[in-house]
Amino acid sequence: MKVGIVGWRGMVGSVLLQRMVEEGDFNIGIEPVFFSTSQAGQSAPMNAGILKSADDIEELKKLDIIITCQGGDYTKAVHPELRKQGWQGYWIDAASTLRMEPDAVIILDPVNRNVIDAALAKGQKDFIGGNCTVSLMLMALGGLFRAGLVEWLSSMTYQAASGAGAPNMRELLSQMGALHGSVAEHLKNPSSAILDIDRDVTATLRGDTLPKKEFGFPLAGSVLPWIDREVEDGQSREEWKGFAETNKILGASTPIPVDGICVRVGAMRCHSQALTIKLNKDVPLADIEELIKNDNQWVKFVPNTKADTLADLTPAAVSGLLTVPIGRVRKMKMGPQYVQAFTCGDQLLWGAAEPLRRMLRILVEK
Ligand SMILES: NC(=O)C1=CN([C@@H]2O[C@H](COP(=O)(O)OP(=O)(O)OC[C@H]3O[C@@H](n4cnc5c(N)ncnc54)[C@H](OP(=O)(O)O)[C@@H]3O)[C@@H](O)[C@H]2O)C=CC1
Ligand SMILES: N[C@@H](CC(=O)OP(=O)(O)O)C(=O)O
Repeated sequence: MKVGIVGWRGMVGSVLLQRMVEEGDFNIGIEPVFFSTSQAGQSAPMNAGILKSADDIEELKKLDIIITCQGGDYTKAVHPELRKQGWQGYWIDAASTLRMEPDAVIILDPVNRNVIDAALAKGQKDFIGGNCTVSLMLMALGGLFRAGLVEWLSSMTYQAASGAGAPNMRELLSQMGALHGSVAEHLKNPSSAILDIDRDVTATLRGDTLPKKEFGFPLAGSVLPWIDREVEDGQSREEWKGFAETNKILGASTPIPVDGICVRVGAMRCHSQALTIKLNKDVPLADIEELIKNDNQWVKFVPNTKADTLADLTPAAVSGLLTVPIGRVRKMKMGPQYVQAFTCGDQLLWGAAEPLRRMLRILVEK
């Protein structure tokens, strides 16, 4: 099969390539063809010849599968044109553009392989990776959804800078450096007054010298409780995706309410979420834990102790790993049907690249 790879130079695309190499995805009988919007004619990676232009519809039409991490604008420009010209290949995409299209499937095969298989059987061709927060929540809580136990769910998120892009990750670090720099002299003196340090940090946060071109606001030393644009009902688009995408991924005939506030925090590439779950019946805590633990090979149940939580349930512990830990699981004071949990996962892996490479394998090996 000829597989076109677009967007491989970017942050998500680089993680995708790295994972494809690690898993031997280039050795399953595919012929990779690499594309770029800016570097056509230069050498392609993996000794795969010369980069082709990602805007060249004639070249793209020759492919059996296109896998793209190039972004939503690229999808908007190229996908309809290819389909208009009769291209019948499979389109695998990280961007959100096509997710809610009726003919598109949101892919997260450890959770919705049944939905993917049904779509393949019907001849559907567009397979789109889900929103990172939604995918990570479902990887962690798949067991409860699969058992049909979730009446509703509220997710309060702590989302990393990487979700906003590579320049934002750099800016977060620059902001951290600028804040440190603004009080470096004070910090050298162990007897300097903490309120003086705090005053100078606050002045830097509010002043003009802090780098904030990408985020527009300080993230280091602060949090940003709004991600993406405004939609209806006072929700952000990131929050809107929680309900829309969760239910589409699950193929739910009766939609499960999912709502909450999405917040950007100063983590690098791991999104965390505090979850409140209303079960539709009282289930013993031990059974809940078993359902969560046994759902898929990546979920890792973290016992609800301080030591286990702080060792295993943080961005620092999870960054770069496919494991999706979930912990802090306990019944809440609201009643026996209310369960709390906290989960954390690498948003560039299960949140972006991993579902795409696994979809490629499903298509090639089917
Ligand atoms: N960031 C995230 O967390 C997530 C992103 N996505 C989706 O993936 C898309 C891509 O995101 P992301 O990977 O963060 O985007 P990047 O900005 O890192 O990369 C996108 C493209 O920018 C071009 N580019 C220009 N200059 C450079 C450079 N110096 N280094 C690398 N690439 C460069 C490359 O295309 P070319 O070779 O054509 O010049 C590259 O493919 C997003 O738009 C979104 O739709 C989905 C889930 C999560
Ligand atoms: N919006 C996400 C990242 C992302 O790219 O999401 P989506 O794939 O739904 O556009 C974040 O900021 O963390």
